Amino acid sequence: MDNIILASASPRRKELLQLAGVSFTVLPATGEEQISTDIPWEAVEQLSFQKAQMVAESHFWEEGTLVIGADTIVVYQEKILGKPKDAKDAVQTLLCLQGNTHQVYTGVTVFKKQAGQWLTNTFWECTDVTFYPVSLEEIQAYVKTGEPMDKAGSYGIQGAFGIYVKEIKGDYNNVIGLPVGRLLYETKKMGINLKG
Ligand SMILES: Cc1cn([C@H]2C[C@H](O)[C@@H](COP(=O)(O)OP(=O)(O)OP(=O)(O)O)O2)c(=O)[nH]c1=O
Repeated sequence: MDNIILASASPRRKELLQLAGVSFTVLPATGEEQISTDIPWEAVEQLSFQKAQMVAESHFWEEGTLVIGADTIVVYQEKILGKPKDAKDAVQTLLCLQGNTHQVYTGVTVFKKQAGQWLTNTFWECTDVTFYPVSLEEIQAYVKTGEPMDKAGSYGIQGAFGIYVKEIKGDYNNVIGLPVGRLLYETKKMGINLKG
């Protein structure tokens, strides 16, 4: 594949795709996405679809072009948690998540230009993450670093909050924002070799 576009501003998604040995260009979606559901897997599918669609349809791409969009949310007791509004919100969120198990959903959509049309494939992955109990002081100190502010659920498992993880069930890369293994598998099924 010679024209792969990652429709994301997330440095983590870029790193994960690079690690997988894929050559691509980054072109983040700029518009606002909207969801019409509170079912987590449907929400991330819709959001990832809209991100990929915005980039795919804003250009007249050549045949064979592939656009990848993704979206990550955290779900605790069936409530969808996105990025925190402010530091206070981040502290509140982490107080809920500590000592408990929550789900991280990432939806991914692939758009491929083929025979003049856009073919699409959307899928999602869910990972269960359990934290040890974490004190208010530890949470406040973490939030002060600023790390939670651009992350769903107000933490980065790959960052300083990772030390509180007791158990993880599912794909770790899915928590960071891109289930690369699943992406390679799904594109293979579409007859595409992302690394080729
Ligand atoms: C739970 C968790 C989320 N995150 C990140 C992944 C995503 O970047 C972010 C969720 O926000 P998203 O809206 O999914 O993505 P984004 O705004 O960063 O980038 P774009 O929309 O342009 O693709 O939270 C981590 O990095 N580590 C974690 O442990």
